[in-house]
Amino acid sequence: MVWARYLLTAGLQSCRCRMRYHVKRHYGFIPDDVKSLRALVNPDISKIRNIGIMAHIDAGKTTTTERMLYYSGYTRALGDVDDGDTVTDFMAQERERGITIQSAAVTFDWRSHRINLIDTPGHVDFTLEVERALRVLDGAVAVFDASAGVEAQTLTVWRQAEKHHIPCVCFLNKMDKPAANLSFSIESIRQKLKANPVLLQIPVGSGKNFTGVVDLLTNQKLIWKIKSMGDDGRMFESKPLDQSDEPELMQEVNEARAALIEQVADLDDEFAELLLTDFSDNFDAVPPVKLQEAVRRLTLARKGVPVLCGSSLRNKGVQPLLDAIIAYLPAPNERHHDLVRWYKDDLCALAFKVLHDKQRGPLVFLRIYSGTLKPQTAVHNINRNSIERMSRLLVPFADQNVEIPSMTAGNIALTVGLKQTVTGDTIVSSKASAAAAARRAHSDNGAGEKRGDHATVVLSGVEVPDPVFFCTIEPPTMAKQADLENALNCLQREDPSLKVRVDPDSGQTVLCGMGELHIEIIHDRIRREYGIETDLGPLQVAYRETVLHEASTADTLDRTFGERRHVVTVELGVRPVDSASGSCDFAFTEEVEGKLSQEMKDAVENGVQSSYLQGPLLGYPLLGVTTLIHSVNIEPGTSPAMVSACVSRCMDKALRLAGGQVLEPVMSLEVTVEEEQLGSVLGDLAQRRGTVRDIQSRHDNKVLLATVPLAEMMGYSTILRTITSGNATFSLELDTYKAMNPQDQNTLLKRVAGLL
Ligand SMILES: Nc1nc2c(ncn2[C@@H]2O[C@H](COP(=O)(O)OP(=O)(O)OP(=O)(O)O)[C@@H](O)[C@H]2O)c(=O)[nH]1
Repeated sequence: MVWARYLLTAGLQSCRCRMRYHVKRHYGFIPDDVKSLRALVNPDISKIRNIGIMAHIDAGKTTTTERMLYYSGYTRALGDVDDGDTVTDFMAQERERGITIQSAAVTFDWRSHRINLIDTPGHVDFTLEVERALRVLDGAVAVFDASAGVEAQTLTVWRQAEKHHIPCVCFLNKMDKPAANLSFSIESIRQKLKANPVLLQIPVGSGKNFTGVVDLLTNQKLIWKIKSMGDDGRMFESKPLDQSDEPELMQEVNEARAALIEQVADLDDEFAELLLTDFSDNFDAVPPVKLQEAVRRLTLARKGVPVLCGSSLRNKGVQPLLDAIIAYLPAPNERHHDLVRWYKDDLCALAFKVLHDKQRGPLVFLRIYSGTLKPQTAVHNINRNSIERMSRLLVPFADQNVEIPSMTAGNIALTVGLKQTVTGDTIVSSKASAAAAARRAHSDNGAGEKRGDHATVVLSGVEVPDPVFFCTIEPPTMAKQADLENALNCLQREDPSLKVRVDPDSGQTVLCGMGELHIEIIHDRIRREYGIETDLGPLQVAYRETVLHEASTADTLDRTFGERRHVVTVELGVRPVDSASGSCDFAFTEEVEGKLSQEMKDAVENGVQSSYLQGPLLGYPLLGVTTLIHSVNIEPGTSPAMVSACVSRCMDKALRLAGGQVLEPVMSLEVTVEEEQLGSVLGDLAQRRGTVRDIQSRHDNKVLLATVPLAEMMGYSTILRTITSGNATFSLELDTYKAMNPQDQNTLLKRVAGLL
């Protein structure tokens, strides 16, 4: 239901959205609001926490972040997603739609620790944003709706966190909801995430009467006595559990504490030894600090995940969550970032996000792994092989930033002046320091291995998946074309999953994106941020093409331009290879390889690659084709451009002879639905050429795993909402490209030709 409502929200139709249009507050943030400028100077690395908050849509990430900022003293008023005035959701669409689109980095302090927090979006269209954020984090807080437990998107994000070995703390939010269920949520963490939940708190009261928690480490009862609607929860009572407390609660706490001690002893040998040697008479007497240290070790080793509970909206339980971030999640120097040791004290940083600011130009978020970053200095971008000058250095505070004189390893900084850097680039102090790091890497890896090269000293970038949807975009008048191009250039640097190309036949600009919502948001941003009203063509599926048979052919190009005659003859063959592997390749016969100069080999390759970009059937890029160049005869005076042109023409001929086949993107679909509605979901799927892979049970729900062609999935969220009364959630990701059957392919070809 949450999922469906979210997508509805994207269509600007929900009441939440409508409400947002009426909110007109000023969100200015002046440095005065910062608790203390002293807090901005570089903290000790052991006191830094680079943390992400991840969750399913609507679990309460943004509300929780706002509470954290408020309790840490960095904001003076509580932001509310339902009123559209949160600090982290600063982009206009986010305020109106109530969703988090871009990861905004926020820096604040809590109990003398620096927390750099990155709010990550939950929608599958923005997976790349999540991935980018995760790579620069040292720890994460997973927020759950305690009435829903683990939901579809949490699973995806959790898997991503696992991939990057990120220690996590779980926060069961929304404990004030009547349906909130602690044991169900814990069980779903165990079952669905295959994680080992370590329960650290017991809720006091339930539903509307949820008033606080008992901390199982200290046996302290933390109670928020909210007296009025406007009570901000800043003050809460903390006292030890005693005989005046309800016997049921006492018993529940005693049992849970004993279970916790047992669980931790099972997972941590050091703690088990301590218990058996010093506390064998009474395990319960173990000091809280020892228990806390053991839980920290478990968390860092990812043997267990601490679980806390609360209600961010009702201002309960957020301060203990902040304490847990400091207590259990790692400092940057407790994580192993492999490449960084080769840089020693030299600067090494990763650009993980680019934003465009009208006044200041590109703003680049950097995670500093080693060394110190200073403004007004030149830095070397290894990926672009360029020197760039950084003019200013800022601490990021959502859309407001505070200037600082330097920043050290472990921190997240925002820089002004890096004009060429794009997401995923590695920034170091100079070319010489990159070379020194390469030498260290080389000697570390032994002389036999050729490892001390460019690849070794570059922090690995974010993999950008292939866009699956595209549509044309047109400015209102030709006079606005240049403005549109500029807007699209800026947006592409910010968002590597957005691709823009020009259709060679129609000359139209084409947007390629990750999903319907992705393209809609881009469209909206062009209107709002760049003031250009554009028209989008219908959303289309990004097909691919391949060939059916082997075919060989030859071609000769003979042209005279001015005084110069260009003559070239090419003979080549194409054949299909396993298209599942995706890429297309090419090779020369040994004879041609030995005969051609490097310049002419490059020219031949250009010709082949340009043909791979446009298949003969519908002009989609090719997959699964290999080309062998049998012979190339070039007369003296012929230019490389003419060689490329001849190869390209010959390739087109060969590809046509080899017979074209359209490949369509097939998605893997996961739908979580109540058992009674499974039948209607299956029925609908059958009409969409879907193939069911498995149906699993998860508690009272059924989880349907299927593959389905993307072309059949347009507007699926609305249909699913209708047939399940909003009770289903789904996730969709690219599985593979599959050959269309002749009948479907014919229908597609006719439709494209305008015959249907
Ligand atoms: N009952 C209850 N509602 C909550 C609580 N926390 C958040 N909400 C509500 O849940 C909805 C979603 O909250 P958000 O904070 O926007 O959730 P999010 O996870 O940031 O959502 P996205 O940014 O869209 O991914 C809002 O209507 C909140 O008011 C809570 O503790 N209890």
